[in-house]
Amino acid sequence: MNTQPLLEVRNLRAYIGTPRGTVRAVDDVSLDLDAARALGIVGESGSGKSVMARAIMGLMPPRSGRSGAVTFQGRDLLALSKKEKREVWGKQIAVVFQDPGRSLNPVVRVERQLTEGMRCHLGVSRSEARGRALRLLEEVGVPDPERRLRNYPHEMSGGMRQRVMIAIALACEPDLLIADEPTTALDVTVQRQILDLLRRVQRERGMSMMLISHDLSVVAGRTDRVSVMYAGKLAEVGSTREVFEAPRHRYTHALLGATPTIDHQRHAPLQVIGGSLPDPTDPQPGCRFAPRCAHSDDACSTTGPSLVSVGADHVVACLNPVAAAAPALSGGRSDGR
Ligand SMILES: Nc1ncnc2c1ncn2[C@@H]1O[C@H](COP(=O)(O)OP(=O)(O)OP(=O)(O)O)[C@@H](O)[C@H]1O
Repeated sequence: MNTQPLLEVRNLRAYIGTPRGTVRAVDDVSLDLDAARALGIVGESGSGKSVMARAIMGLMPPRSGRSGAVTFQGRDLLALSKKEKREVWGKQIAVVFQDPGRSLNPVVRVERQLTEGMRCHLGVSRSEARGRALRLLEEVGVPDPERRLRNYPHEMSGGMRQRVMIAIALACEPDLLIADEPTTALDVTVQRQILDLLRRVQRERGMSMMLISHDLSVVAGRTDRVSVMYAGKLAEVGSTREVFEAPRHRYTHALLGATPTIDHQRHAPLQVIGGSLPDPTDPQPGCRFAPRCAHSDDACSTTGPSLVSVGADHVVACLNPVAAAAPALSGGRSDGR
């Protein structure tokens, strides 16, 4: 049996040059994503989730640098030729971004946007591509797909446009879908529908998915594993159920306490995580969460914690972790500091 993960990220660093200094957006991150599994990436805004996804994709901003290894199905993604990139991206790996308004071409009808990739990557005829497009729109819950194929993006609601984006992403039957805040621009009910749709399709197709969100409730119940990022580093990684039910990192604990819609704590008072992310151009030694952590001690300010195993599929980078069975109700500072 092949036990190699579908996607392997090793010691990924992504630094961006700015007038203020070098932003260490991603600082030595390693993670695995297995075939047919969904991995959530969570963390506050600015913790490095999007830059990490973009570094994996090779989409780095100007004046930036990247190091480490990213392997997909055994191939080094960071060393692909232009031709290989075209084969991998869009076909084997597809991406859904936050804003379908910007990702869709406003002057091209849905039919062409949906069939172009299939014709190019799968080599199917125009009529075969059209038939597939209709089935895809049905699969993602777009009513009256015949009519939708003739639409321009502005003729559809935001939710419909995002469904079309997902259909486009799925068109070439990718092995991996990367969804970066795929529903942030949508209202809450539509958000839930689209997220549930992504999880359903991921399972039905046996596809892998990386679901990125600042909102823990987005990945809860929709991913098998979760990686919690803080200030460019991984704080905690494990099975989603275990991390959410028994978080061990003080940051995860605090983040859960600050998240309103996780079922098991719906009635608990919300906790604010006081303070803000550290300056990404000037990381201090020690744990990057220490200045905001109510449980930090001198060692936390001097020693950068490594990820250590605390369960069968659960690692945590915290010198004073939450006790194994503590409920996830509070953590971090709530006094505004
Ligand atoms: N193009 C850029 N130029 C300079 N700095 C950037 C750029 N893109 C991101 N950064 C910085 O990199 C760090 C990580 O940003 P990133 O967008 O990855 O965070 P995030 O966790 O995805 O946040 P969000 O949830 O808001 O998307 C932040 O300090 C951000 O300001």
